[in-house]
Amino acid sequence: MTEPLVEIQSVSHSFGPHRVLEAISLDIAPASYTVLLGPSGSGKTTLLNILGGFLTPSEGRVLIKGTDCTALAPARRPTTTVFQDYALFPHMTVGANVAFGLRMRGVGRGERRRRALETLEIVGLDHVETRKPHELSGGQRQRVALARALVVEPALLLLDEPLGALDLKLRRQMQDELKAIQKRVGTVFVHVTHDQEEAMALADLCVVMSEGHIEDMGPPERVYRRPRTRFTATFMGESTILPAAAVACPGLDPAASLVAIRPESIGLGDTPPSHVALGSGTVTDLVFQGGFKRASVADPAEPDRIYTVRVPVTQPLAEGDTVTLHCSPDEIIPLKE
Ligand SMILES: Nc1ncnc2c1ncn2[C@@H]1O[C@H](COP(=O)(O)OP(=O)(O)OP(=O)(O)O)[C@@H](O)[C@H]1O
Repeated sequence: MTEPLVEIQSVSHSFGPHRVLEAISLDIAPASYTVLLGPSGSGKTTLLNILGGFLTPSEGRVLIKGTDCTALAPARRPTTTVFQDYALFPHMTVGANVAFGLRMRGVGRGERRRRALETLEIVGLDHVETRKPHELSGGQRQRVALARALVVEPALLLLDEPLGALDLKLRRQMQDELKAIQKRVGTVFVHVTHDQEEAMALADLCVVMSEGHIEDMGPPERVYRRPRTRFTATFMGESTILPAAAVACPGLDPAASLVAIRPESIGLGDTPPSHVALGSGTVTDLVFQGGFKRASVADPAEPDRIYTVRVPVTQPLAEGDTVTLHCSPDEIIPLKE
């Protein structure tokens, strides 16, 4: 395996008596896009601040390119950060904002301008070099903030909810751009979000955090299709959670106490021979979601058991209908509690 660019070794952090990170260990490969995904308060920003040097962890070490950076100040480590509010200087032009970090590093005027323009070109904004931040749209400001962080050629670019201030459509568009820019420059990006769709769209490595620890990590497709814990199965997408004993699934890991089934894995109607029958129930809720409908099906024999099912819009179905449910055994995911 190639040497990791970043090694987070048993990092824990407390604010006073509150332990907010617990023994986080994580390797980040060169040229990769890592997303830290988790609900509010799970410790994502704290971990990002430790990577950026804004916080020194209570325990553990952070190595970047093999060098122990744990106690190094932000300006002394090969990292830059893009904050959610962009933190652009309002009185400076776009060009001056982008060149700022180079000026701080003593780079000469001509070289500064050349590199700032080159980086603005990467983010598609070389035509607004002379504008002030207030003359830009939200998406453009976000890209200027990105250019400002990239211009100093950091080994590691840290992004804290960088798309949080944008509307949904622009957010999705900027995700595509961020991914393309990261591929083009090859810098390691570490991006914090609580938006699971954003994580799936961007990440090479998706790190799911909960209450200060890593619940699960891996390529997003693996984490989505084979979540290891109940938390991940319900936080990253939706799942129906059932006791393992409730499904007669051949070959299921006997150590699993629970199973998860994704909404798109559940079929309605007669059980095909290769599938596992899941029982029957009443449609209690049906929500149109554009390309599909989302049905909730309650099992009258088990009042706590609600199946969430993704149904094609063309399938005739109404609230109050009784349906039988089935699933391929391959789509039944064994979970640790
Ligand atoms: N400076 C601080 N002093 C005390 N407690 C803090 C401080 N910063 C964060 N915390 C606490 O640490 C925990 C983790 O916070 P953190 O901001 O890392 O979570 P997060 O996952 O990034 O959440 P969000 O998505 O809301 O930003 C929370 O309980 C938070 O209240």
